[in-house]
Amino acid sequence: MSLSSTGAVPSRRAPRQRSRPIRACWRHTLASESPPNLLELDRIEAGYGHAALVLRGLTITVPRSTIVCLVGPNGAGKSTVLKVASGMLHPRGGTVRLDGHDVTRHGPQQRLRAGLAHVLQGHSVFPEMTVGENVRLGAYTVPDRATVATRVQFVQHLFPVVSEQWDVLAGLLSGGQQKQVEFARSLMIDPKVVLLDEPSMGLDPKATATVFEQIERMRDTGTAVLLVEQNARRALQTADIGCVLDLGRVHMSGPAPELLDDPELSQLYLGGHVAG
Ligand SMILES: Nc1ncnc2c1ncn2[C@@H]1O[C@H](COP(=O)(O)OP(=O)(O)OP(=O)(O)O)[C@@H](O)[C@H]1O
Repeated sequence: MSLSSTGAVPSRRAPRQRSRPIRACWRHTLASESPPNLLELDRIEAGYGHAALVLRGLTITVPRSTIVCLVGPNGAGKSTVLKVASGMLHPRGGTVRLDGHDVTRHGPQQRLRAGLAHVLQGHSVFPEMTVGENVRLGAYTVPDRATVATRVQFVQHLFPVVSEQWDVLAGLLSGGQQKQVEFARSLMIDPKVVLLDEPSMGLDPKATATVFEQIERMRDTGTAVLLVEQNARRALQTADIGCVLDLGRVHMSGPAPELLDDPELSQLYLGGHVAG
């Protein structure tokens, strides 16, 4: 598949080596009934207050079981895309669709209930609460105790550190471990889409590697992941599809391995070293 400069993400991704699929029983209906693109941002125009537009007709789609990574220079609008997707910032034009439904005018709470989780930049665990209490907080909108118990088992299986440290105060965990607690908490609503804003920020290389492995595991459960990451080269090594943003538009998109191998893109956006 070749790179696209149209702004639309190609619907199929290049084959990638994946870990063994991890499926939870409640996800079977999701996989069979949902449209292929779980998140669609269609010709989005957005900005802050009365200032000039930051996003200028941006189109991005995130299929099921796919990691889409946004890269680009500082100020290109990457975090703004996540804010529009999560409902924190309402666009001035364009449409946001979640699992085929128009949610453009819905706020963050409505989108959360509809299956969109947003893991924010930095650390958002409650340090004085245990890992288990933090994770269970993610299910506060889920009334059925049996469902919560099933999801707890699922995230404990997916993130071993969460299981091992269940009764430990979250504030005592390392940065990388806390990030995995945040991932586990986000999965407690059984999201269709997870937005990840700079998940490796402040982590050492080993913790970063673990966090990216866990993002792949989330993807392998069927979740659509939209990722913003400063560490563009590392993120593209994990992602299925890359989108290069510049001046509020998708400058180029395509299978992440092809973006990594493109000498011009590498020079402009990835620090000049072509992956070898
Ligand atoms: N809350 C805000 N109020 C006003 N302007 C903002 C706000 N947040 C971001 N901007 C502006 O929007 C533009 C895009 O910012 P954004 O944070 O989306 O870019 P980015 O690509 O994520 O950048 P970086 O890689 O530096 O995080 C910038 O010009 C920024 O100054």
